[in-house]
Amino acid sequence: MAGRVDLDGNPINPITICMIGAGGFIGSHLCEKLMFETPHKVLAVDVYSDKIKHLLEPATIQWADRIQFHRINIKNDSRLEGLIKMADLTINLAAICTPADYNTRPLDTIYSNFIDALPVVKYCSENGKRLIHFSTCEVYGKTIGAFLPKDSPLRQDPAYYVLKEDASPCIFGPIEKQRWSYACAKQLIERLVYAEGAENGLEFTIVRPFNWIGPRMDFIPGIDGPSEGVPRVLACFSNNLLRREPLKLVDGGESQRTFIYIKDAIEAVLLMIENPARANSHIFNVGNPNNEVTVRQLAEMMTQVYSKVSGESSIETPTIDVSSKEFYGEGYDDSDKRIPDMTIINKQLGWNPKTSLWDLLESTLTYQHRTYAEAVKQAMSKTTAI
Ligand SMILES: NC(=O)c1ccc[n+]([C@@H]2O[C@H](COP(=O)([O-])OP(=O)(O)OC[C@H]3O[C@@H](n4cnc5c(N)ncnc54)[C@H](O)[C@@H]3O)[C@@H](O)[C@H]2O)c1
Ligand SMILES: O=c1ccn([C@@H]2O[C@H](COP(=O)(O)OP(=O)(O)O[C@H]3OC[C@](O)(CO)[C@H]3O)[C@@H](O)[C@H]2O)c(=O)[nH]1
Repeated sequence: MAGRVDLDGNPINPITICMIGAGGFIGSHLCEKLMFETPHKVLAVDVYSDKIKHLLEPATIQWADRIQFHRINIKNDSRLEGLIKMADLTINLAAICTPADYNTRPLDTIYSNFIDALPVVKYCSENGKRLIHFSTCEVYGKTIGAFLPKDSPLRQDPAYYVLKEDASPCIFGPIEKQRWSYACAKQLIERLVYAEGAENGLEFTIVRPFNWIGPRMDFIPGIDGPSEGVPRVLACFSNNLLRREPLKLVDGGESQRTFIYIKDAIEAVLLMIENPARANSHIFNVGNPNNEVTVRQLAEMMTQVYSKVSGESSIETPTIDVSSKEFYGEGYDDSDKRIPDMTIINKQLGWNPKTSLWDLLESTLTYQHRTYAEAVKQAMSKTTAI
């Protein structure tokens, strides 16, 4: 850790970070990175701590003085401003960010992603503190290409689908498609953060993650989350594989995504933390444009990889089709394709993702199998016995 320097060769001084949403998927990996590889301190704020308990237990005394957990719901807790004042930098990760909630709990989604983030922006701005705010690739919504005829040659032209922070429009569906409640709330909070920067000098960075995946993402229904809960696709498909049931392809599994390994993405966030002069006032896409698949291809690859890491053969019918109405309910809609343009993050931070989709699925599904296979078997045998 000694002698660490930033991208311009200047020494990196230890700082205190107020991390809101530190107990979630991304927060847990960021806390690990900061504890294992840097001298920085973390004030970890969340309502849950299960995913970072290995960093908080007395056995990990090595960094006991560098991480403190504060069980706080930022909706209604006056301690928040004090923590932001104590820190040099605030990172806000807190949000409802599972698509199954966007159309079924649109009010909670809008409050969580816009209203609850307002005081965080305000306290940072008023107290002259730097803010890294987590937005989403969903602010781009649908691509321009999605509105072209299916056989239009323009659909092959990157100008119609590659998503650029400073050029691409944000294209959402109609209001009755409540799926877009999340994207719209995230877009408005981005605009507010940007305006605080422009009018009041807030030092900010906005991160737009493109489908970061890896261990500890969401939950396995009925094991460490509600039986009827619908997590994001990695956990949905992991759950199906663990239970030896077909993977459900929503509306034919035709939508396309680029997936990035959480550990690659966290490298990018650490560069932002430690290079404020290069990261401030920027919006960054963080994704892996080389890892594009349709959801159907993702299902096929996960089936193959899971078979390899578990030693179990795959089932006879590995996938089934399901309509979005059946799976998510009324008001669901989808982003067709998400390829991040990497020009800005490359220029400012020299960062590039490294891990292929196959490799990241291999390490992630090894983790899923080791963590959940036995618990799923037991839960299933109990259900059959009843
Ligand atoms: N994982 C991705 O690929 C991805 C993609 C796009 C955007 N994002 C954004 O990144 C951020 C983190 O995502 P994640 O995948 O880690 O999600 P996550 O759900 O695992 O983590 C969010 C954390 O915030 C906490 N939280 C929510 N509301 C809170 C409140 N009122 N008070 C205190 N804590 C609260 C939750 O308990 C949870 O631990 C979110 O803002 C999300 O919109 C993530
Ligand atoms: O069992 C399933 C679950 C999902 N799908 C389809 O997979 C696509 C991806 O779904 P998911 O990862 O759940 O979410 P999205 O990519 O649509 O949205 C996320 O992107 C970033 C973020 O902001 C935070 O993570 C969030 O909004 C999708 O097409 C589903 O329909 C499936 O076929 N089967």
